[in-house]
Amino acid sequence: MPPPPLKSLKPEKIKLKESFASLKYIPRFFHKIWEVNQWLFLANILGRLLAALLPIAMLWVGKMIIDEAILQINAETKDLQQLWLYVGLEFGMAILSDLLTRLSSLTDGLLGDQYANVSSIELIQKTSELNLAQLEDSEFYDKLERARQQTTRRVGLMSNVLNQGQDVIVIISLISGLAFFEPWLLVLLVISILPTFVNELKFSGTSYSLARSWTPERRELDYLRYAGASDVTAKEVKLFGLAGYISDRFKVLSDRYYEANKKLSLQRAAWGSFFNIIGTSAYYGAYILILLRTVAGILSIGDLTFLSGSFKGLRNRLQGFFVRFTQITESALYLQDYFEFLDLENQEEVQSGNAQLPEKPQIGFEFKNVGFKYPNTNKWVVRNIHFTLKAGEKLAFVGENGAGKTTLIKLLLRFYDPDEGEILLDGINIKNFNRSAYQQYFGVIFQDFVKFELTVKENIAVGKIEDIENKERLAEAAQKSLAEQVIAELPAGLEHQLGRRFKKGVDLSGGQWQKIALARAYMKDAEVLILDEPTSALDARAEYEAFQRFIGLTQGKTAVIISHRFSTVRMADRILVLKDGKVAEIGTHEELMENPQLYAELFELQAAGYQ
Ligand SMILES: Nc1ncnc2c1ncn2[C@@H]1O[C@H](COP(=O)(O)OP(=O)(O)OP(=O)(O)O)[C@@H](O)[C@H]1O
Repeated sequence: MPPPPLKSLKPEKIKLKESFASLKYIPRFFHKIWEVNQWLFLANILGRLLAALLPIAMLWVGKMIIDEAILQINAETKDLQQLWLYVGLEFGMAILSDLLTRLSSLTDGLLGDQYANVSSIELIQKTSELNLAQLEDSEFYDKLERARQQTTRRVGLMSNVLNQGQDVIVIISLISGLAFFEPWLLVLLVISILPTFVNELKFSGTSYSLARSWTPERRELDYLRYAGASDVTAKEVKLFGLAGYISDRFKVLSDRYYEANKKLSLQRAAWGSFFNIIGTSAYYGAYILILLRTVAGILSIGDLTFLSGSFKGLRNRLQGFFVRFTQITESALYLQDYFEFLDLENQEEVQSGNAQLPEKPQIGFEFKNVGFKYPNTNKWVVRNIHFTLKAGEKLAFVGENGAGKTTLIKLLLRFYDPDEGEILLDGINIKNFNRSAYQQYFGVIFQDFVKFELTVKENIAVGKIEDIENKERLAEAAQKSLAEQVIAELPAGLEHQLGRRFKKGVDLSGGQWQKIALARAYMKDAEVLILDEPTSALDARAEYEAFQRFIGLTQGKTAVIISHRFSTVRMADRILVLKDGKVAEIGTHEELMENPQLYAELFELQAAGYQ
């Protein structure tokens, strides 16, 4: 089957003004680098300052050597002392120049590494501050993607800006030399570098805009690479013979990106060559001028080498300056993505109140006429929801797939706020509490809990990471959740690495993983426990045992359990039946069985399956 058609991929053009505006982020960027390591940064700047003065000094000493050599050729009694002094000076400067170049690349590298680490940590922290609605938004996701992917580019930007600063000093010093000897050369210099400037200006921002408008597709390419070549997908890719389908889809997309990029690179190269010819002609014009002046005896041979060296050096550096300037504006656009990401409003804080959170629920939770649509969708996923979750009660949610069970949990946890109605805790709208303090109230195991490729210990401790070294607590949690037996079978016990990505890592079965995940809920002495299908992969005996324990161990605690197994559900105090986003029934198992509606029907259906 051919891959599905792709949407139009014409890049949105970034205006010149926009790319210059992004330069305003550079001071903030350097402020961060300064904070990362002030000594390294100072060493880098001082080294560069010194290095910037060397080119003109070396050209000058070179001129002195030639003039002195010519003087000595014509002298009757030779005195070479001055000559050797100049040669020694140049030798010293050559060594110093090399050392300084190494110093700046060393400090650039070290600073870059440190900055990359710090900015990755910033990214992780910022992501954790954002709310779920922001994280699930695809536009936001693209921003995050751009911010994440550009770490190395940001490091390159640092070197580029520093090199640029260094070159500005070199350029000023060389220009002063030219102006002193032959001001006309400056006019020729402008003619020789103007074409490069025009060329760079023309293409500035284009490759960024291409990359930017391609972010969703690059995300898809990454995903296809993952889907086609990963241990997680390998079983199904092989069995269903999907490799061809995935690689075809990858090829279509990547070829298009290649073509778009190629076109741009070709245009850039063609125009670049054309403008370069103009520039080179101006350079030779300048050379001829210097030669004519030398032949006429106005300039010495030493002046000739000094001026032609200065002119050539200036032209190269000015060209480099413009090319680098384009690169800097391009990278600064990525920097803008990064800082815009860091500056995203922290909705968690904005939407937090400061009402006093009760130590534990006294009355309980109440959903009052709650209605909710996921962001950027028009469908009411749940609506007109009324029910109470009494303090100390175990309430089970049942309902068919997609009925809205997990959504109610997300609303209860304040991952999202309802679009209609309100949720109260002891009579207070939960919006009035500090959101993160409120969320700390809960111990939750989601249906799609994360299987961290870390040690068993870490996988359990994530329930309360502060207690990671509290062996007793870990052991107790493992015992309560039945994970104890799983751990006993692993050679390194709690320290055993899980997942196959790392050395000696083992993968667990679905049920074994669930036992580990369940232990997370016991790590925390949470006031409210929420288990969203935490036992679906357990065998019947283990599930029964796990729930018996759960009910016994959480006496007096408030809990919500989602399960499709009615043998488990009936252990709850009350059962809430959801149908198409509405509460269809609520009551005890006995009450619901007496009233032959959806619950009784589903219960009988499942019971019949076991007969
Ligand atoms: N992040 C989301 N964005 C948009 N729609 C969503 C999102 N999450 C869930 N939905 C939709 O909301 C509806 C209810 O989903 P929910 O996960 O609450 O159902 P559920 O009752 O827990 O189902 P299941 O038993 O299959 O776990 C579904 O139609 C689903 O497609």
